[in-house]
Amino acid sequence: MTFDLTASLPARNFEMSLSLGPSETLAILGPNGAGKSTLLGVISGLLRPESGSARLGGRELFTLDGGTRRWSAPHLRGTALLAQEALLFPHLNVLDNVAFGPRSTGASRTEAREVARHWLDEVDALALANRKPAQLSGGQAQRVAVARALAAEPELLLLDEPMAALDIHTAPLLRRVLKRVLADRKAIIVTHDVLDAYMLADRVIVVESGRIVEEGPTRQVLERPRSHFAAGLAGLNLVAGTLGQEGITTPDGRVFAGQHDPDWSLVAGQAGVAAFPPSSVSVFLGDVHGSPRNSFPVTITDLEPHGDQVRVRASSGPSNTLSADITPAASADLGLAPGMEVRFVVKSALVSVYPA
Ligand SMILES: Nc1ncnc2c1ncn2[C@@H]1O[C@H](COP(=O)(O)OP(=O)(O)OP(=O)(O)O)[C@@H](O)[C@H]1O
Repeated sequence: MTFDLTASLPARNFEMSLSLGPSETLAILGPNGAGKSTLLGVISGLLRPESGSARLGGRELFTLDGGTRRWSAPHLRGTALLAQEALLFPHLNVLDNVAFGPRSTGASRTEAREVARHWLDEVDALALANRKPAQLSGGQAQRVAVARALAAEPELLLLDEPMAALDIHTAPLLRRVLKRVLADRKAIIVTHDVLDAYMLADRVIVVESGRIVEEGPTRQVLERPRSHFAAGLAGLNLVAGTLGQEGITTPDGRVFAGQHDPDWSLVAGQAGVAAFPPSSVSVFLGDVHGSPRNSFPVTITDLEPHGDQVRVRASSGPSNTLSADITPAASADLGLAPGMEVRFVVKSALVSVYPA
């Protein structure tokens, strides 16, 4: 049972194709306005793309190609969408909120409540069965919303930042519940949180400007990011260029030495990236001309506390921001301030180089 989608919606500059295997959970990451909610809207049937097609197992969700215009209504798709807010029916108690789906597909009241109890138990919320939604905390309401979504037995569960409205103490419990219930089902989760991706997703897709810019197994994308967005999430600096024996050569001719897998055979001239943590970068004042290895002239854009360090953010070109973590004492000694031109020097032992 797989899920396949191709859809284009030019009014939102949206064009994506993706597939999902049985029991696979996919995380969608990307900046604001990248098209993540649009994707969920298209799959769930709330938004109609201009062209494309989608199938979920044996079911056709839509076919909008050439003269063929077939569109199936949201409630016939076998998908369930879980939003940031739980959106429970305020006048029904928790049990009947969850029983609503089975009831509307023909189950008797007793059967529907039985199903509801089962799913409430699955999300550790059976004890809340008689409460009204107004008597639930945000995290409890979200768990009930998960039970309600699952009670409809969707083939594909869609989650739009389910943890976004929860505080940091409540999110871990919902995350554990989701880990359990997503383990053997197909799901797509939109998130801004690397932890969600690590814990819940088998695979990650990074979207920017309505397009997929990077995809792969979660660990690979977050540990060896190829897009600036994924690198930012993973807390790594990223420099793009072409691969050579020593490392990366940037478009402006700087050589950036680093480590690469010994078993990887180099194709010179191939596009590649160098990734390195802010802790591997030192900051120096002075001559920003000349170009010794792994040394970048940069302009500081901002300074902020980061744990017990100071994070120095700087631009090294029109669209590349790099970060260095240094001690507060070093920052004070150097007299760092936004607008200053300094040199970032990176230890090559801590730079990973790999194909883009
Ligand atoms: N109701 C709407 N009408 C027209 N355009 C919209 C509408 N909602 C979103 N858009 C546009 O569609 C594009 C994709 O937006 P979308 O909401 O899917 O992004 P997103 O990745 O979910 O962002 P966020 O992380 O902020 O929720 C953006 O350019 C946005 O401005």
